[in-house]
Amino acid sequence: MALATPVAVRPLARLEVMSTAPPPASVSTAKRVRVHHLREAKTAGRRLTMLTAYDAPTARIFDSAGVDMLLVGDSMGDNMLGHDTTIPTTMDEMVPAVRAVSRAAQRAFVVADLPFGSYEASPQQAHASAVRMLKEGGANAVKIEGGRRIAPHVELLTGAGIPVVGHLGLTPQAENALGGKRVQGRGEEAAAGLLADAEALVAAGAVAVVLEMVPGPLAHRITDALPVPTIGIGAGAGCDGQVLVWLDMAGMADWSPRFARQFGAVGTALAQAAGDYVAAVHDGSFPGPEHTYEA
Ligand SMILES: Nc1nc(=O)c2c([nH]1)NC[C@@H]1CN(c3ccc(C(=O)N[C@@H](CCC(=O)O)C(=O)O)cc3)CN21
Ligand SMILES: CC(C)C(=O)C(=O)O
Ligand SMILES: [Mg+2]
Repeated sequence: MALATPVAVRPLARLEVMSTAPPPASVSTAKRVRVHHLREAKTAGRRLTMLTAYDAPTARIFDSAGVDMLLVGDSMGDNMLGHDTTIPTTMDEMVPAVRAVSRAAQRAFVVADLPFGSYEASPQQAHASAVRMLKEGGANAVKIEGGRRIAPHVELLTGAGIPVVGHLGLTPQAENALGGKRVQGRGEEAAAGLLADAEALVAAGAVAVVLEMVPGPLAHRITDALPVPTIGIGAGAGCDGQVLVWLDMAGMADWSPRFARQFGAVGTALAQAAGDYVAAVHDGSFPGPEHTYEA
């Protein structure tokens, strides 16, 4: 019996790797924001918006609200799956979430994060993972963390027809190497390094670059230097767009970083609704006659 677990896990994992199910016919990408719209927005000075989404109902709401880009972030690991960080998030967890968001997105550009361990080893590994995100997940682009070191990966994906969004500054998958979740690019040497990273990503074909926890003036400087949009999170108002984890934006997270603003109190509203439901069942007021079928 002790052997049962590994034996049961292996065939399942193999099946999932081999699955190349196409997105269902109900996904229409005809009205979606496209890569050239991102560059046009920058040129026109129109600020871009991005929110994370990990499922169809939230993706539908954000899409209808006019959010330009939906990011199926590896932050699903710490925000939805109960982990402490993004590091445990797997491809097999990401792909169904990307499919769900993609089914719901009418207009928004869908970006799928490549999780830790799914791309770093080689451009070929990045390609295999990115293909799953587009082919099975229906994503429009993938996002990968890192600078000059992953420029060859970005170049291969771009050449294969896979738009890539870069991610610089605090790259949470590297928190063990960075020594924590802290501001990146302070000091002239670090700032020059980040700028060189951003330029290398763009030269390799990146269609946009996320800047996370970078000092405002540096994010502004990088934004001015790049022909493609920067999307800031904790990087100030000098970026071309902004991204937040939706639970932070909506007041649904149990903790949020300092750079986030709560635009709603969804957690409080949900707790209230659940409490009202429990009370109504206990006191017999739910279900009422209108919720009950006749004989
Ligand atoms: N809910 C949520 N929001 C996010 O913005 C987010 C995630 N999850 N998960 C993935 C990454 C991780 N991020 C994080 C996580 C922690 C800090 C943090 O500890 N910030 C502290 C200290 C900052 C400092 O050292 O200066 C803060 O108070 O903001 C910041 C960004 C950003 N991303
Ligand atoms: C915080 C954003 C940029 C992200 O990478 C994620 O949500 O995973
Ligand atoms: Mg991420």
